[in-house]
Amino acid sequence: MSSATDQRNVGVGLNHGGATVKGFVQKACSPDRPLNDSLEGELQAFLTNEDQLHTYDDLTKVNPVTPTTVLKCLQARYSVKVFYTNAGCTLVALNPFQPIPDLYSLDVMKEYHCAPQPQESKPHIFIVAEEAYRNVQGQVEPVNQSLVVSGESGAGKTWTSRCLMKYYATVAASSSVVKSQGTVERIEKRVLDSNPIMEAFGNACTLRNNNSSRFGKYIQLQLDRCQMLVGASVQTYLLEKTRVACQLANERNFHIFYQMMKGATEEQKKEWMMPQGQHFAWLPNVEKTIEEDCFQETVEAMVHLGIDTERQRQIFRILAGILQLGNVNFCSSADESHLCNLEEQSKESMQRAAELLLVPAVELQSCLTVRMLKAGKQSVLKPCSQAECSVRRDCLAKTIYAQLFEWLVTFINNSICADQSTWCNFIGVLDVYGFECFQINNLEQLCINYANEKLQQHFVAHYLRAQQEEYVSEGLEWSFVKYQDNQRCLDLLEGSPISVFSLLNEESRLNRASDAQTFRIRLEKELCDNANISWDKFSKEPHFTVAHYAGKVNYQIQGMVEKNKDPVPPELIGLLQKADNPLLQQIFADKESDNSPTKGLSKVTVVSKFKNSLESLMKILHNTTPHYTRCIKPNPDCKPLTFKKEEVIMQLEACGIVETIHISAAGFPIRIPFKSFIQRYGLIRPKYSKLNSGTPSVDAEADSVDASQEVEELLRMVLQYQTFEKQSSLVHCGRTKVFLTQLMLDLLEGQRGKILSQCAFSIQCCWLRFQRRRRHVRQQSATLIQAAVRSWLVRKQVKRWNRAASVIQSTWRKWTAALKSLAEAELDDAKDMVEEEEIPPLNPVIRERGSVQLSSIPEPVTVRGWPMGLALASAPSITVSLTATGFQKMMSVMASLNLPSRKGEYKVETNQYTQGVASIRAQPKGSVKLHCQRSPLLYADRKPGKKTEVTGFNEILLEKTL
Ligand SMILES: Nc1ncnc2c1ncn2[C@@H]1O[C@H](COP(=O)(O)OP(=O)(O)OP(=O)(O)O)[C@@H](O)[C@H]1O
Repeated sequence: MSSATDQRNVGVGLNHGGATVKGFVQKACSPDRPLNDSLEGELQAFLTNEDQLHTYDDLTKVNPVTPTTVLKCLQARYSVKVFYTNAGCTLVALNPFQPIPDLYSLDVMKEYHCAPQPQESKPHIFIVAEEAYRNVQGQVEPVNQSLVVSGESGAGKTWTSRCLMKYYATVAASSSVVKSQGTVERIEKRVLDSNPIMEAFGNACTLRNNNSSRFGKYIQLQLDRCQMLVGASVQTYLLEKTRVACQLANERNFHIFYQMMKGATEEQKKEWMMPQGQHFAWLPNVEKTIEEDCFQETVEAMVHLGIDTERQRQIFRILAGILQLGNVNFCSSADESHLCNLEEQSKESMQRAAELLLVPAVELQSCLTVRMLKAGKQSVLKPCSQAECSVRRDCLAKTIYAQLFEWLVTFINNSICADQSTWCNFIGVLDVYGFECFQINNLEQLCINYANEKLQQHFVAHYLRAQQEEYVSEGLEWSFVKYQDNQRCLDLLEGSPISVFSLLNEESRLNRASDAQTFRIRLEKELCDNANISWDKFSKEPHFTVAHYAGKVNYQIQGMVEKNKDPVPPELIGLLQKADNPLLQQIFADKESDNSPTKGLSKVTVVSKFKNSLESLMKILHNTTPHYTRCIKPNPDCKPLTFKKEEVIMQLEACGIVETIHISAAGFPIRIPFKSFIQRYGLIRPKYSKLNSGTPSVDAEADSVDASQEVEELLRMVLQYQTFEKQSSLVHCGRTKVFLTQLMLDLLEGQRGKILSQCAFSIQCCWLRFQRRRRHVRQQSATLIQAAVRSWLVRKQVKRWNRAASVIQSTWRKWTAALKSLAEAELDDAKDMVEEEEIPPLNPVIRERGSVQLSSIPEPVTVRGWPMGLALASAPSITVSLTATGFQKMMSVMASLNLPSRKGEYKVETNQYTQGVASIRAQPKGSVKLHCQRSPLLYADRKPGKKTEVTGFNEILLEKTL
């Protein structure tokens, strides 16, 4: 490691544990110390037990903690195919460089998700994921979480980020669906589908990694109140756009170009003017096939995210246009006043590029070969030199690609981002490009390594420095552990007023031709005081060397200032704005050249833009609870299951893993102020929290003492079954805060959860009881109401019936009386008429089913004679041949009398065949008997009525036979 790296060593020494603060003993630690005899002995003793080395799940249990013991343990675990190891607050992930079956399966996810104490399971990236997820539920400030995945290029950061996203997409899967451009998808699927698109457009095959991310990303997974994934957003950092037009030997361009070449159909290739076997200058190593060359997967992901076929066509045409631009070369011009012509074989490529981008070919060529100079309000056109033409061509391609990438990221965000009101917490996953050190390094590597420095600083500041400083201020006995602070390196790069970046920006903003050698001299003069920068005096190439936390890197100065300016000629922007390709129009609609030479000192340089975006990232990280995962690349050749000690030890040292283990072994990563602690865990005690009573004491110190006593009491309750040593290794009370290990936090959360579920159970019981009672009361009331209504209805009905009955009775009585009197009157009249030889009026016969009582008939009626039927029916036996007999006779009697012929209800008797019907009896309730003495009944089918005239009826005798 660089000697220039600042070695913070505040009170180096050992704390062998005896410190007892408020009843809890701080765990003994064994930080770095000179390798004396006893340590050498310990080391030997530890290493002789080789068979056991792979069993160390947590490197804090290794004793002594030295780079060698840590390395040996990791190697032993790697050899038995165990790839994850805890190193205190960080997780070390070794890259197996081959898929391991069942290491990331659904069952494994569920196992970790459902584990009551995931920390007690075997180390895994899913434990980190689950811890963060539970922290969000725990609501201990800061609630939002960040998963920082770091490591060098090819160490497995992107893989790990993908695993984390898959984990959350599984365990936090919600039922929410999103719609866009006519497609409806589950949100988790969309979030996962953003990966293949971004990797296709932002990753490339490099010397160190076949799938190297050429941009940084911070993915924010948005969770709702129920901890369900409802959306996500992606923030990207500095795409390495120079790769579009310039690739190092044995490296490739972005994956998407190769995917198009290899995966498109013949028809598509025809449309994109990419005939089989055509050579593209910007597609080197096309013969190398890697698993990321999967066009179909990218297209499917595009469809799922809502990029329709037409949009895809526009995107691929633009990409094909860029490839054609790469084949455009210029001849040198005769002199400065002449335009550079195209090389003969480039003319077709220029034509094709123009066709694919849908811009006029003449204008495209003129934009690439003629520069517009502004002098005040006047503009002058000046032919470009051959080199300038090439730069402008590259610039056009880079600008288009970078803007297309930006558009894609915005599209993805629109497609997966949830409405602000629907989510309340988030878990962020940070995957930035790893530390890079090539033979030739330029501005891209400077930015990438600067980003890694910033992340390391965050780790140092958050974990190594702040944590130790806090132990001291909180009154814990603590001996500082040495750690490498990269602050001086950061001061060198970004400090104020003078730093590499400030000088670079100054040089870029001054509108003068940049000379690499002059700039090197400037750097040397201004920054010679900083031990992190050096120069090789004998090197011919102007350069500077920076001692990063991960190693020294030589940066070439040539071209750096120009790259920092990143000028885009306004003519190019104007041309793209006029393009007939709707996507190009949209992308460049409101763009103006940021870095036009006219902007002077206000110019936004690459470095200043990148610095600003990293600053905002750091702000997010500071406001979230970080979880670190250190990915380690076990060999430089990406060979499966090959462990190179030298390679690994360099990475372990670079990320300060040994110091981290020391501090973690002795420290308590979770710190919660007393008040928050009591607020959250006070319910564990039956009669809890004076602080919660809401009467703040005037004396803050007394308050703090009270709170600390209360906290201690509470902790004692939770830890009552633990040994004293165990207690002290789990928790510690400071002056204002409680210091906890993750295990203790889980214990507390477990207790809290238990009590909450008891409370929930009680509430549920009460609620159920209340509901039961309410239901019972309601039922009773309903019964009462029903009974009342029914009795009212019955009473009403009975009243109606009574009224009806009395009406019927009185009518009946009236009618029977009328009939009776009529009958009597008829009988009287008949007698009189017999005497006087006159035909009496006919009395109508009553047709009634029940028994009929004919009583007195008040008015006399006229009897006229017999109806024909009756006359025939009652004809003498001598006329039998002419009339009916037996049953027929009876039927005709009944028909004549209009009596219903119902079987069994009436009985008709003819007792005097010579005289006619003798009687008709209703059965069984009663019968009507009609007695005819001398003549058949005339008009016997008539109803009795006041106005009826009855004649011809000699004698009717009606009697009630009940
Ligand atoms: N856990 C794993 N299991 C199997 N293979 C893995 C694992 N992690 C990484 N790899 C392999 O290592 C390769 C490199 O990993 P990855 O792309 O994640 O590296 P990186 O750290 O993101 O690199 P860069 O910084 O260049 O983007 C992957 O393509 C994959 O083949």
